[in-house]
Amino acid sequence: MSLSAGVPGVPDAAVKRHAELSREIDEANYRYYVLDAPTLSDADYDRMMRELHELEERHPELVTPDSPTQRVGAPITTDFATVEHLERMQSLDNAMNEDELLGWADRLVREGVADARLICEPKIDGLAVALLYEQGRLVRGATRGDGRTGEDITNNLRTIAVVPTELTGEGVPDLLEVRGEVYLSVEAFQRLNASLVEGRSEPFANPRNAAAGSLRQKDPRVTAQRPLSMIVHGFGAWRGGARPETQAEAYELMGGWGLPVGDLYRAVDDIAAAREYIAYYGEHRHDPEYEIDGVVIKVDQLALQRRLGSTSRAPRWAIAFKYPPEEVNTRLLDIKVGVGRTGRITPYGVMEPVTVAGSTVAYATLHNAGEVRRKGVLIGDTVVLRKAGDVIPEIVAPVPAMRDGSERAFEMPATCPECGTALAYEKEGDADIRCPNARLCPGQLRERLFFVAGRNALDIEALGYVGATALTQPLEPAEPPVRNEGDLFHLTVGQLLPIKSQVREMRTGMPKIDEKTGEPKVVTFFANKEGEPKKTVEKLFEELEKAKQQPLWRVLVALSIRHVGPRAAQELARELRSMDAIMNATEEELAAVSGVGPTIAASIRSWFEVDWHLEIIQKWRDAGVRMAEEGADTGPRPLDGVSVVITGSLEGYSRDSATEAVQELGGRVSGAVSKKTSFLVAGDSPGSKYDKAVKLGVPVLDEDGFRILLSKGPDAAKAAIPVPEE
Ligand SMILES: NC(=O)c1ccc[n+]([C@@H]2O[C@H](COP(=O)([O-])OP(=O)(O)OC[C@H]3O[C@@H](n4cnc5c(N)ncnc54)[C@H](O)[C@@H]3O)[C@@H](O)[C@H]2O)c1
Ligand SMILES: [Zn+2]
Repeated sequence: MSLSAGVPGVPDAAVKRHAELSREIDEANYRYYVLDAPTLSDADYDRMMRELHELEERHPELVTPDSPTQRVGAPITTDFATVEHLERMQSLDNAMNEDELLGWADRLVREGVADARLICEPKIDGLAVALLYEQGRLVRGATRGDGRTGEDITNNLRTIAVVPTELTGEGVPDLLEVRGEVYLSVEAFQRLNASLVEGRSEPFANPRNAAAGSLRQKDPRVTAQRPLSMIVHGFGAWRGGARPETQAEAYELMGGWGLPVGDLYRAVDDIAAAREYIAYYGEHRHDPEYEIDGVVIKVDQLALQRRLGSTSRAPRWAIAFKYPPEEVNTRLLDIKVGVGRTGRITPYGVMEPVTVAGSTVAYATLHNAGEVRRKGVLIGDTVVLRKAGDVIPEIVAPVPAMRDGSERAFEMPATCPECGTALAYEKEGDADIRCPNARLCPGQLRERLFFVAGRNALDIEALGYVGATALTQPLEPAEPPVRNEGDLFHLTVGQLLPIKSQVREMRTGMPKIDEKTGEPKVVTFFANKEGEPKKTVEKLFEELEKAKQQPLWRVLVALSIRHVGPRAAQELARELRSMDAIMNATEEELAAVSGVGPTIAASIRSWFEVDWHLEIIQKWRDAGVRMAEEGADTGPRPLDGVSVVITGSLEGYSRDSATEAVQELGGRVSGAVSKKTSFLVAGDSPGSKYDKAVKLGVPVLDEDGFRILLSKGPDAAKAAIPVPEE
């Protein structure tokens, strides 16, 4: 073979690496396009492809027509009949960053196309198909295949609800080759995987592969059960009928004939506007129901598209801007469990550390034992790990093809990882198993204390996860200064200074490892090297003083009563007005509070029956923590019976402070506009709530009107609403 003979002018090492990469990419293509079961992540695949491109740039002699860089998809080797596309289906060139995008725009100009308008579209991560319509009737549907020849999947495509079997309306062409992306929504993907695992079939790695696997079923009845959808993003042969001049016009025409055209595309004037579109979807990547892995920018004018033409692989008139990958493959080394503030035991994956979306991930959540089962992951599996935005890293699916038989199933431990108490279900049929040792379990206490300081509760900025760990489970001294939440407001500087503590990983409670020593990380959190208090100490005491003045509802939330979140706490504080009233209320009285209901009422009642819970209340009361609404029972309640919805951003108020201001005057703040809403307070850029209020005739106040409502009451506020001029 030519390999052993070498390639003249190219170093042997480069020839060898080129052959190796080509082989691996071919293999990956086969697994991805034919089996719908990749073993590589897209990120790893793209990296190999990049390396191959770079090799070929340095040594153009290596470029042959069968190099993976010159081809589309994979050769067809399936059970489906093959069909020839009328016009080639291509791939897209990628831009991985702004420079590459601008490089593409410059090339357009160099090719003599200076007046291009651009059309921007989400890059849907599904699979490309072609639908052939003759005289408006769907006669054939095919996969992209290698671009020239695809698989005949007409009957499968017919099962997709949004695919019309007949085009109707004015100007339907005699012949039309429609191209689009078939996809499965993220939600449908998760449901499908869970049902596959239950039926002992292998789950799919991601929605794209699930869509491809579902569509390429030999039996269309299986396809019909999968909620596939499709969005049109192009066309091939187009004979007769109406003639569009731009891509956007083509979409409008096709949409008019009943084809599923997306509604997120935008035609823009220049590359600067296209960059804004890219930035927008970078921030809103998860708004659409389908996965997107980038944005496609196309020259809008069809005449210019024709002038630019294409390479063997991709059109020159389009470019795919790719967002950074959110998924990588790594090994699941172990599954451990952590304990939450209400004793709930949560399994999490210990991963071989990988970098994804800019950070190193070593742990991933698995929510509960049911989730581990539904996902079908085994300890030792190679798994698809996903880190999207600020969301906690998550295990999506195993890669079953990588198993070697040494993997084992997760078993829920019998005892609490932090205190050794036997775990138990609270009631039969519960999804979550718990550590019942609420009082003394150091893990639960740490999590509760961290929660007390959190934004939804008393908002004590100086007390984070490390501080909560230090106060509840120090290495030294033996006795922790905080044995339960009651101690928090009775701390002394003398107690804090000697504390040495481990640093733990938030959400799992796992000790963090010092990268230099390989040992668990230990800190003196409150004292400096000389043993004097750090700045944190002063700050902590200042903030504890402030925390005592927080409104009653925040105090209620801070107690970690199960099911009592900010909403329920606000309603309780508004209606019952003091801790004593809540403590003394019967279950029926509690359940009668709006937004409270029987489950929460029962939970509150049983919380107040526990001795050490009452001690917490007593200790907080002694320390001066607020135990009643301001002006409870005495002050006037000018907003009694007034319900307010707040939308948009106000200049002088945060959402919380606006809510509190209304509640302190006896008013009620709710989330949705209804006929019963007294006022909508609309700040800058209000959304659909504004439209709804106008429709229902609910009076709308601007920020000035809101101030009048607070200072002079509802009648004055209504009177101050400007009357629109006739
Ligand atoms: N993990 C693996 O082992 C493996 C193997 C092979 C391929 N891949 C993945 O597939 C990619 C290559 O696939 P490709 O050749 O289909 O290229 P591509 O997915 O990068 O881009 C081309 C495709 O984008 C699709 N598309 C989505 N929205 C579109 C829109 N609005 N307009 C036009 N087209 C749109 C079309 O189907 C088109 O064929 C790789 O970058 C990699 O991410 C992964
Ligand atoms: Zn425990």
